[in-house]
Amino acid sequence: MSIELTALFGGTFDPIHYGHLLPVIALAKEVNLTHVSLLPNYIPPHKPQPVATTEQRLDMLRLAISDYPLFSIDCREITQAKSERPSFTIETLQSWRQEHGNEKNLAFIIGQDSLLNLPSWYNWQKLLDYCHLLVCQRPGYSQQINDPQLKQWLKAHQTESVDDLHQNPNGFIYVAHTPLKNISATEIKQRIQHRQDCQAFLPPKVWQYIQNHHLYNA
Ligand SMILES: Nc1ncnc2c1ncn2[C@@H]1O[C@H](COP(=O)(O)OP(=O)(O)OP(=O)(O)O)[C@@H](O)[C@H]1O
Ligand SMILES: O=C(O)c1ccc[n+]([C@@H]2O[C@H](COP(=O)([O-])O)[C@@H](O)[C@H]2O)c1
Repeated sequence: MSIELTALFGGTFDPIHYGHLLPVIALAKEVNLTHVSLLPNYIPPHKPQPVATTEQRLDMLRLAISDYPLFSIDCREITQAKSERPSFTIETLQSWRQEHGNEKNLAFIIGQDSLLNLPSWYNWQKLLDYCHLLVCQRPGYSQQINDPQLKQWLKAHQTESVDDLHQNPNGFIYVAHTPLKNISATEIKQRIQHRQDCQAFLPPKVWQYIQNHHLYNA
């Protein structure tokens, strides 16, 4: 029996860009996702505080998805933020399971750079107790895994079967064949500071918002 697979795509989204949107749209086709919830964090666990305010990042998400019905926004990391504690994914997944139960199929989407960094995440080996992981390719990040623990973990849980994702609530890692988009939020911010055009990297409404609000010194 195949039941619906819910997907969360966590990020700092400072700002959201086509490197987030286009690979995930392709991923949705590849693994048959009807819906993806963007999950903006409040305090990124492994990054400096975002430059844009939480409200500005949310505004940009709303504008970005206005032309893409695949996406919605899940604000739980913002609304459930406990003072200055980072948004740890495992805690978010626990909160999602408390709300939706253990039977529903849940996937968490990450890029290849996040996969390579996973051993530094809080309680990372427990993530698959709550969700599947769907990994999008990202240029500049090796597909070869060198960390022995991560390598072993991948070997134990990786699947190439889309059915595994739809027939189980959690527990599998699927590395997708998504298109490579050489775009990062860091590069966009640097380009803006150097007064370089960024139109090709962002939805037009997001680019307009950045300019109207002089964000990132635009
Ligand atoms: N170009 C891209 N291709 C594939 N995945 C991406 C890409 N950009 C971001 N991601 C993934 O999206 C998620 C959220 O990324 P994030 O919001 O931190 O953007 P970023 O561009 O990576 O930011 P920064 O430049 O600050 O690292 C992460 O899992 C990341 O791996
Ligand atoms: O739980 C953790 O320890 C953890 C460490 C680093 C990143 N994350 C989450 O991974 C997602 C992508 O992170 P980032 O830093 O690339 O925006 C986002 O939802 C983060 O909250 C989570």
